[in-house]
Amino acid sequence: MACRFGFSSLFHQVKRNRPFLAFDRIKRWSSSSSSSSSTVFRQRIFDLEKHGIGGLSVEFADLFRSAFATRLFPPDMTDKLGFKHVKGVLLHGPPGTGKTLMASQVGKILDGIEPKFFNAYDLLEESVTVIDLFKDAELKPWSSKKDDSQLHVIILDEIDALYKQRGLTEQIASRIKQSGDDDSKFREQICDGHVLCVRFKRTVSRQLLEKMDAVKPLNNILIIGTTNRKDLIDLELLRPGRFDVQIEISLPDENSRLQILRIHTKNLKRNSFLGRDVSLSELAARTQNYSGAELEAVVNSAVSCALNKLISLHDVEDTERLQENSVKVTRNDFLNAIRKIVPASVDVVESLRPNGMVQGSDQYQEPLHAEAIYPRKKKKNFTRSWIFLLRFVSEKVVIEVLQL
Ligand SMILES: Nc1ncnc2c1ncn2[C@@H]1O[C@H](COP(=O)(O)OP(=O)(O)OP(=O)(O)O)[C@@H](O)[C@H]1O
Repeated sequence: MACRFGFSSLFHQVKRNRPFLAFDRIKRWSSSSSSSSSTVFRQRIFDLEKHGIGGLSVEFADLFRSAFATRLFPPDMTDKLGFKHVKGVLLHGPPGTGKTLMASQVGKILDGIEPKFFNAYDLLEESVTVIDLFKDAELKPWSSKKDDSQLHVIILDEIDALYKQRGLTEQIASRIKQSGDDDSKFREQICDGHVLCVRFKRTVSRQLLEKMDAVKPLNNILIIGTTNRKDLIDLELLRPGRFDVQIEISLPDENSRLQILRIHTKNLKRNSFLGRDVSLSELAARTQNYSGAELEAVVNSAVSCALNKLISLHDVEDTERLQENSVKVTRNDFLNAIRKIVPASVDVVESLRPNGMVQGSDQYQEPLHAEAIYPRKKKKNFTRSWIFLLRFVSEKVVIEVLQL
């Protein structure tokens, strides 16, 4: 049955190395008339790299499998089954790994209405309201068409701004209030303002959850939230029926980095600005722990290096005489850029180091590395084997005695 809808082939074809998604049969299955049979995906083969997305084919496949596969089944069948489609997907992972990029490209894959894009701060700053988010999906004729209406995808970037765990901000406010007594009136005012903001935020986030719960009969809404702080998000948001599908977008592996570098050097290559000595595979190997955004920054920085060289060669006033074809971004420019741009993940580890959280100060390093861990483990095993041997021998002795 699954083959009929083409999703089994989607699961098998998607490998991290492949920069495309393939949908075998893209028509929504119809049990009655052909009129309700509509396509879900725009193309049979969707080339992610062509759309500027590197190394996220597995995550995309996950997203489509969990959020869209069930929408290929006829609505009356899902109705009979009492099946509820996924209403919320949370994309989470380190900053700059392409969560927003991925969410914004969903519309290009789907054959439907362009997704609406919002930032959670838009809601907090009151430039949009929760009602605005759902307005289109609730408008006729969609609401009257129920399951046959096209899917409305709402993207809510930085959703953690709305759903940070409740206690956190209030605890901070009360702690500020209690600390010290100078300027206490001013401090109190700040804290009260802060608490008011928190209350407003809670009202907005409640409204959104209520809307999500209320859209049940429409079944034509999917909210994609993105965050790089899933650890701070209130569990009520992740409850089943809300954002119950969570997809992690992690740092790219070597192959994904190669795809991302190819994407961001495409123009350089097309216009012959890329030096012959540049090997993207080598750069991909050298950029472990770099996010997609950081790889883009490396390319930018390499270009800026190449341009700076030209400016220093010519008179600054004489830039008009610069020939376009004299611009070459070389391997050295890329290596300089890699040296300059330190990946944030490494930066975080480095920032912890002086506080002793990673390596510890000198006096603790020695026992931690050499003595403390390994021999203790060894001793434990040694003791354990003695206990085991003694137990074995004593059991043998008891058996022998009993047999006597
Ligand atoms: N996988 C990728 N393929 C190609 N480009 C990427 C990729 N990931 C990131 N980039 C580049 O980095 C830019 C920033 O990425 P994006 O905003 O999607 O990251 P994010 O994960 O949403 O970050 P944050 O959590 O900080 O919002 C993108 O516009 C794109 O140019």
